[in-house]
Amino acid sequence: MTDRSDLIAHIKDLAVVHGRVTLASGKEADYYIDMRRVTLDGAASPLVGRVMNELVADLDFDAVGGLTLGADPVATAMLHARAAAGGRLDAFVVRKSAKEHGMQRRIEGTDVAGRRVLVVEDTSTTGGSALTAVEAVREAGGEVVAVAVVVDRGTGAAERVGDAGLEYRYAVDLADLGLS
Ligand SMILES: O=P(O)(O)OC[C@H]1O[C@H](OP(=O)(O)OP(=O)(O)O)[C@H](O)[C@@H]1O
Ligand SMILES: O=C(O)c1cc(=O)[nH]c(=O)[nH]1
Repeated sequence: MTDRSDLIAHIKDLAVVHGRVTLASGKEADYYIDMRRVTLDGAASPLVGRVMNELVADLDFDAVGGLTLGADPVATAMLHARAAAGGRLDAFVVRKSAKEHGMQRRIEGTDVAGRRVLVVEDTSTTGGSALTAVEAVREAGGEVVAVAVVVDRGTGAAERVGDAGLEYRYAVDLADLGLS
């Protein structure tokens, strides 16, 4: 079994929920992929880190993050996988709105200014959440090299991220999960 096939098995087992749901975009769907059940699972999280690092191994970046909450465990899994392989990757979290006390930051964690950054997501439907993170990173002076997601739902995220001039990659699609 490869890391990717093992990850797909975990997603099918833990995350795919059939039933009518309302998504972040307000759209309706017949299934939900509850990726937090995977990205916060002790066996699956290391797979997420390795599979996602492999997906973007040819890209040059040294910081990774995205819009909280779905992106957070993906970014930290990548950080830990890179460290386990003897490398270094810093992570950041884009808040949905700037914190109103303390340091009043929109982006927590490593400073992205002047750095090459990968924006990640656990799953993308419209790509709106990923693009919100892209905008926040750009406002903070970071250069986004690409958007990478664990599961792509095949519902326009690739096109929308592409229209924003960015490369879009995903590790797993609906066919992999038997949902297409
Ligand atoms: O591509 P999109 O149309 O933006 O949809 C995907 C987003 O929806 C989910 O998060 P959600 O908004 O439910 O919030 P959460 O991460 O805080 O749980 C998921 O983690 C993505 O961030
Ligand atoms: O579009 C979403 O909100 C969404 C879809 C999905 O399958 N999983 C998820 O966490 N969010």
